[in-house]
Amino acid sequence: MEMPIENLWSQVLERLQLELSRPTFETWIKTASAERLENNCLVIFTPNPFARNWLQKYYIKTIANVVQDILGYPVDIYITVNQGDEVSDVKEQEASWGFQTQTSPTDGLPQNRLKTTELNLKYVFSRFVVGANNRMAHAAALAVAEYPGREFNPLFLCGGVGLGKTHLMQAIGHYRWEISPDSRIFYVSTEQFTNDLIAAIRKDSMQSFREHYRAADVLLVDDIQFIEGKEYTQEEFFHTFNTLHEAGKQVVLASDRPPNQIPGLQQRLCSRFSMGLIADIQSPDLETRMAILQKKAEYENIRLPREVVEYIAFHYTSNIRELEGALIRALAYISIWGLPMTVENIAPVLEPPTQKVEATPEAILSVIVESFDVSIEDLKGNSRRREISWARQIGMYLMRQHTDLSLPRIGEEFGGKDHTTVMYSCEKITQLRQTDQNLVKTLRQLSDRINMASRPHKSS
Ligand SMILES: Nc1ncnc2c1ncn2[C@@H]1O[C@H](COP(=O)(O)OP(=O)(O)OP(=O)(O)O)[C@@H](O)[C@H]1O
Repeated sequence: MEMPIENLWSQVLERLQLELSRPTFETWIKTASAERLENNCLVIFTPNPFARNWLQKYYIKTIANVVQDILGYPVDIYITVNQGDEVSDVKEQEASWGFQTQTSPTDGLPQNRLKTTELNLKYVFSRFVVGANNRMAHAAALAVAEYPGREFNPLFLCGGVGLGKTHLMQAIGHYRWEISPDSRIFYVSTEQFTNDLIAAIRKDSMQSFREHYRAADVLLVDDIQFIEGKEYTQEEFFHTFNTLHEAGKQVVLASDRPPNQIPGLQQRLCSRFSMGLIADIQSPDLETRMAILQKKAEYENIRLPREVVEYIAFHYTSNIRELEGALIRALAYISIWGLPMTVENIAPVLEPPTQKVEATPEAILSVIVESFDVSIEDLKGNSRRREISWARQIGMYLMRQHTDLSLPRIGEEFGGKDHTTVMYSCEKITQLRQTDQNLVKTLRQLSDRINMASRPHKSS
């Protein structure tokens, strides 16, 4: 006989109360209710769309596991908003959950800015891997999330592209929301702030603009370096900043460089941006990159062999967005072709992100000569000795990669070879590099050397 739904749900609540933190349980689970269990599907009602999204993103698996434990068989979980509620109630709730809806003054501000604070649900602390490169920024972000408006105000996160500034910044927002669901967390790019300002000026609604931004409990502003040279935005941001700071509200800023290196930043803003804590994020080391890949894979429920993790982490060094992109490309490739996850199988789609530097034929030839223990005469001559023709083929391939020379012109550089010979060489190396990991490494090293050899040449 089927267990009554009330019994089932109260057992689920009992179990989840033990498993989850109190704020999580109180905020997301206790407010939900089980509606019915039919055809092996448990329907759960939430009071508003945001609670539904949140449960779906973060807790559906946990709920499913607990229900399976209790019932002894797996069930699907279907989470939906309680339609019995009046629409206006939902809207009120949305507003009270920190989502800025129709209740704020909207004149002159683009509507979508006020609908939600648009935090990415993946950018939470639990998904952030801490390494030597970001330890301080992470600790500061956590401190700010726990005690906003206290010590580190503003928190200024800076670091190169794709190193986790936005992730940490938004993690602060999520954390605050979980602890205090009615906080007003505003996440905005500097560009959006400027656009809102321009719209407000155009519609003569500066008052609404100011009230909106100055009502934040936590203001998260991304890419603040783009404020450079925008005098009016700087002026307005200065007053927003002061109002929030004086009221003990937290401001977090992210930038690709520290305040004193943002050209055209007013001195008074520069000193305010520096008066809290400037925490920088460096490029991650190999271990951290591997840990990031492993964590991503765990979330996707994928087992990655260690060699694969090492291989990707070794080749993608300075930008975590690119590292993640490489993993996604590899996963897509092996799943499309139904291949096992091995280094050989993913190598073809993981062309390392080399910055192409236009190189001269001479630079390429001299790198080949140094690296393969052959002479320039060997490369230009007709010897068919294996080592020489191998060096020649690699040289032709690299010349095709690093220059815009046509096939016949490359042939000329190699002592007047026919263009079909060049074409054959390029195709052969392209084929081989799809399965030969050592060759991929060798080509990368040679490319690096060619780049190095070409840079001084270019600037002279
Ligand atoms: N330490 C980390 N652990 C896990 N994921 C990370 C980490 N650092 C960055 N990422 C991931 O890398 C990607 C890029 O991060 P993010 O967008 O935060 O970078 P950013 O520094 O803001 O870049 P940009 O300068 O381009 O704005 C995101 O998907 C993020 O989740």
